[in-house]
Amino acid sequence: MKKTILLIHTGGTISMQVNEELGAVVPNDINPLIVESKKLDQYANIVELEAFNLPSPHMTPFEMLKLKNIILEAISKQTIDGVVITHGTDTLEETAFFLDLTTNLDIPIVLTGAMRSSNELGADGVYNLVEAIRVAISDEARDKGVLVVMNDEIHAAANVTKTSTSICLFPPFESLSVVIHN
Ligand SMILES: NC(=O)C[C@H](N)C(=O)O
Repeated sequence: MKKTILLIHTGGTISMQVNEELGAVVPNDINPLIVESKKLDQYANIVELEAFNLPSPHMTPFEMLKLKNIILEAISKQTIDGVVITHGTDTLEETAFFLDLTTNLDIPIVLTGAMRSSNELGADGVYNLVEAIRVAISDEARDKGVLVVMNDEIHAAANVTKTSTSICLFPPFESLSVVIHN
């Protein structure tokens, strides 16, 4: 039976597009991830909501607490087998660590992001999102605390830090595991 995943968007490059006129990566009226999320139906029943559309340096403890409350409220109302949160990478580790410390759930909570926005060559957002969903539906991801999934790697929130603005690698800590492709 298909699992049900709560998918929460918060903003960041993964939810943005390059605006040629401005020469900048900016949010649009419609989050490009929401347009793409039909692709996720093959993996899970998706309950999708947009909590914010913020560049992640604008995430404060206020938004983090709100995110936690959104998760707790959703799981009190319906069966949710896992949670995936899309987030800007600059402060993804802070939100992941906050949720790790303040939620005590056995279902997977997985954060993901992107280094290239949705209309850039080599955009990695949808790829990372699919991987995050695949991890969130996995029984092996239960009871592991909050996880960060990007670039085929699965990291524990407690041990992850962004060390590069170009490719977003998460050394020096080894990843917990990797996502395998069939
Ligand atoms: N790759 C990213 O998402 C970086 C972006 N500045 C953010 O954190 O919102």
